[in-house]
Amino acid sequence: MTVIATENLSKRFPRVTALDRLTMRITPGVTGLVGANGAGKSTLIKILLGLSPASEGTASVLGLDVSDRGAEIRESVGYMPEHDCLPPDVSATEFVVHMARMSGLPADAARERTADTLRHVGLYEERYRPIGGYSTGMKQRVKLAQALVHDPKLVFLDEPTNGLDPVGRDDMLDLIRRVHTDFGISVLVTSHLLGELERTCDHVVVIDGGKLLRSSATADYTQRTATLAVEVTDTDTHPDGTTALREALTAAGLTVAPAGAAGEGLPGAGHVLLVEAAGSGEEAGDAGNAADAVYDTVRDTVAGLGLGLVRMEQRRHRIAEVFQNSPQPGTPGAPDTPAATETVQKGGSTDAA
Ligand SMILES: Nc1ncnc2c1ncn2[C@@H]1O[C@H](COP(=O)(O)OP(=O)(O)OP(=O)(O)O)[C@@H](O)[C@H]1O
Repeated sequence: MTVIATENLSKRFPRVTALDRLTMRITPGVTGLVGANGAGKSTLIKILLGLSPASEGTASVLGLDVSDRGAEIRESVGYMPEHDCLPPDVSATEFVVHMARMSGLPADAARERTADTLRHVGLYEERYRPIGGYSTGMKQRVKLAQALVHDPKLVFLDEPTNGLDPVGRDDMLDLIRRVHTDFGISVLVTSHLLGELERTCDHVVVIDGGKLLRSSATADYTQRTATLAVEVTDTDTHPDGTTALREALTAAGLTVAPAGAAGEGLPGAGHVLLVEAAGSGEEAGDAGNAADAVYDTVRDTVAGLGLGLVRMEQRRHRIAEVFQNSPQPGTPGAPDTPAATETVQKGGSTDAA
């Protein structure tokens, strides 16, 4: 089943081409739309809502053509805009009830759905306070609640983590995941940070300068690598267990490197060694077989040194690495230009910071 489909979709403004022959297909679930500022994400959402006409090409949302079924699309789709657009003098309850009524819900149902939705986004206690006094995180939740209140089949969330601190961002990403798991609502969420979509989305679409760089399942970006991440404890005999293991594994003929920058995202990366499995293969299966002998050597070496083994696991790629290390040949608009590569790296490095 297709939720969103575009075919050669372009949007040209007098001075800039915001979308350039974008062809993609999105299925139910949580989909991330990632690109640097100005990549064309908000423009795409406005076209998909039927609010802005495309210059050429076609698009459909829930099987409805955006060029002439905009009103029907907006009945079934919720939209959380990027920019702050909330009236400061009314409470979350008043505002969300109003939006529910605008979507056609009768008064009683609007009040009931508002209470449920505000509870779901974690704003129940503060629901009668004026929005003007809310924190950024609370305002983002009000925007999310108004997008959900009419029980849509699909929601477009434009940069919902903007302006949030790391904890607020994690909370928002969890909430977004639950919009799909708890209510079965499909989600299209935009971000300029590649990394944050990795654990939230089933599928990630990357655009740059209005062009499609790649559209794949998250699992395809984060395939297992032919590298084992190994972490050990220190002991009285070996106060620096990591160094002792590194020397012993190197002596045993294995290629070992400290995790360093490549270990970003691994808890305790400073103590993690990356051990290459011989005969690396791109396929997870090949890499798995090749790793078996290395697993045995690592296990025996750790046991021989008397160290405790904290972790031994096959590393997975992070989405940002896919773009930094290996342009996808044959991918439409593959990042073979410096500008394209830089844009996606920018997303990755911002996230790492
Ligand atoms: N109404 C408009 N008139 C002229 N140019 C526009 C208009 N709307 C968007 N653009 C341009 O189109 C390009 C894509 O903008 P868009 O807002 O879609 O990007 P984005 O990926 O959503 O970035 P951001 O997160 O910064 O909003 C930008 O160069 C922008 O300046």
